[in-house]
Amino acid sequence: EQQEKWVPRAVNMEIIGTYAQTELGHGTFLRGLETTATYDPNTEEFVLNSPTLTAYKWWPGGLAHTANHCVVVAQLHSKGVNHGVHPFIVQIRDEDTHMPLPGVKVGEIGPKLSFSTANNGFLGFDNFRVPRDSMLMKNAQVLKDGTYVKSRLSKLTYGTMVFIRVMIVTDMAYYLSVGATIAIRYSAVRHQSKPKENEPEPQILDYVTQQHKLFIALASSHAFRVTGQWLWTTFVRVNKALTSGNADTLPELHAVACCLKAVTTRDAASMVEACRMSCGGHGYMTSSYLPILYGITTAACTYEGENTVLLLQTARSLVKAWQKGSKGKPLSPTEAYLMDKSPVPKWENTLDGIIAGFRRVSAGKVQDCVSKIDKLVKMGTSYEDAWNQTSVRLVAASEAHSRAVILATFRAEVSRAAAALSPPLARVLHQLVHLYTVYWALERVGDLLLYTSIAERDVQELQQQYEDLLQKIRPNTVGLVDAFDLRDEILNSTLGAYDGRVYERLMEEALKSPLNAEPVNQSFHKYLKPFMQGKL
Ligand SMILES: CCCCCCCC(=O)SCCNC(=O)CCNC(=O)[C@H](O)C(C)(C)COP(=O)(O)OP(=O)(O)OC[C@H]1O[C@@H](n2cnc3c(N)ncnc32)[C@H](O)[C@@H]1OP(=O)(O)O
Ligand SMILES: Cc1cc2nc3c(=O)[nH]c(=O)nc-3n(C[C@H](O)[C@H](O)[C@H](O)COP(=O)(O)OP(=O)(O)OC[C@H]3O[C@@H](n4cnc5c(N)ncnc54)[C@H](O)[C@@H]3O)c2cc1C
Repeated sequence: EQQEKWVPRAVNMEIIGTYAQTELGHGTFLRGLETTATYDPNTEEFVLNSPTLTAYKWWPGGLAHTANHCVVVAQLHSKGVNHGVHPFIVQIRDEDTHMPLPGVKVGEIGPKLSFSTANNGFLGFDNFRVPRDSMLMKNAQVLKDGTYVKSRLSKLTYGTMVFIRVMIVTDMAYYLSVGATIAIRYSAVRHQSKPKENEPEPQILDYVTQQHKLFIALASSHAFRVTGQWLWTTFVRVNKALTSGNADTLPELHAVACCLKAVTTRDAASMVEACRMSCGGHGYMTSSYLPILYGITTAACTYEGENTVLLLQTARSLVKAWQKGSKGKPLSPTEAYLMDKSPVPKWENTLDGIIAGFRRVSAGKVQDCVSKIDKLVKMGTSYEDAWNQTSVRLVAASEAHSRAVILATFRAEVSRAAAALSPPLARVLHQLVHLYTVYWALERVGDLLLYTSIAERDVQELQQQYEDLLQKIRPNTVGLVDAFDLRDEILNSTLGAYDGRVYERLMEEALKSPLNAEPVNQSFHKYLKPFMQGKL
């Protein structure tokens, strides 16, 4: 009924909404949110209130001037009992005048690192009354007399966040395709230095260091697209089960969505930054779009669950799985490898060998965390303090788990799809899978040395494999980014346009600057000249 009331209006843009959960004082710890929604059975309304400054909603995108409604997450009070955080759909502005409604204080939070077009806002309530059916009652309800009906699963309140985290993995694949396209096309156009005196300056794309900076971004875009598709299919399956009341697979989805969101956003931000730096000074131009793209990707490390916090959520699941598995209980498919108690096999420099190696690293790290926590607790430390003292290792275990999931998914999905592809295309995609896998083996060689039987000669061989792959991929690099088929209007970049007219575009953009409107800027007469004449 509520969906019938609100969904059509949202779909045809009669109402423009945002998700107002984060407050000035709390973004991570949701149970600490301060906005209250107190039920008044006499009028069958909820009274929304922001009791403190830190209770003000802060950050929601579009809240400052665009949204006229929002989903507000507030502590629900009824009959004197606080039932915890629940979502409410609330009109905050008049639908004709767009004026904030009485009792609503709303505004813009100010300049940010990027997303300058999203008017992120603040929102405070001063005993603002909304009808009872503002409470989104799919999971929990409040009856007319104020009786609270518990949700069959309290965690469903957090469902929106799982959905967005699942989508973010695919978002990162897209952002990396943009960054790789801009930087690789520019690297094909840019000629610089003279390693061979009697030859023209080479394309910077022929420097192996440039390939090392850029090809992993290209491979990661495909890895995250494929992993994002797998995660979405998992989400749809779990959601279908939830609709029929079965929540058994929700914890696994939550755990894998947390670590994949954290790892893909961190990788995307650092790889987009590498794309920017690989374009030298021109990569620092706003007109290249790379600084804006960095601002967008680095924000994703914070929003929808700060990365460390999410990695610790997955670590919580891995530790629980280890304890469950140790009692012989079955584990979820993504965590089942934790119980592989077989002896560490002879290292193999193959994709399967590396993937198995990352699983060993993750299992070994989880086991180390459990041992450290157990040891601290036995010495009288509280579990919470033992957890905190082990948390650096717990984050590392989560990352290793996430990498094992991405490596295995990327390899399996490309192998499955390859059968339907032309041999040359299949070969190039396999090269990207191979590059991605060997790149991360070399990045985490310390962990592999600790938890697997990899030897020095294996590492030397992997390094050579990696460099051979850079050489093999080089001839197809521009074709691979062209295959993303990103229009110039979408790339919005002087460096990444399809026609490669980089220098003309840089100059065209520069001349659009208002500072080039006249040969002598007014600042000369107002400040420089008086200063030079000692009059300032
Ligand atoms: C293009 C730009 C788009 C930008 C969009 C950005 C929009 C936003 O940022 S919206 C705001 C996003 N905010 C967040 O993500 C907040 C993150 N914080 C949280 O999710 C929670 O506070 C959290 C999980 C860290 C801790 O919550 P808390 O209630 O203390 O949970 P915790 O005690 O750790 O766990 C309780 C149980 O709930 C489970 N759980 C927690 N979250 C979830 C979830 N989302 N789904 C399912 N289960 C969950 C835990 O696994 C745990 O289960 P168990 O007890 O069986 O182990
Ligand atoms: C661009 C952008 C858009 C956003 N859009 C929205 C939106 O539309 N709607 C909305 O509701 N919110 C939005 N947010 C807010 C966002 O969800 C929060 O900023 C995010 O959840 C992090 O919470 P916080 O800012 O309180 O950081 P904090 O949680 O205060 O984090 C600060 C530091 O504390 C650490 N920390 C916190 N808790 C723990 C812990 N338990 N263990 C270890 N370390 C911990 C974190 O790791 C971090 O290093 C947006 C944010 C940004 C940047």
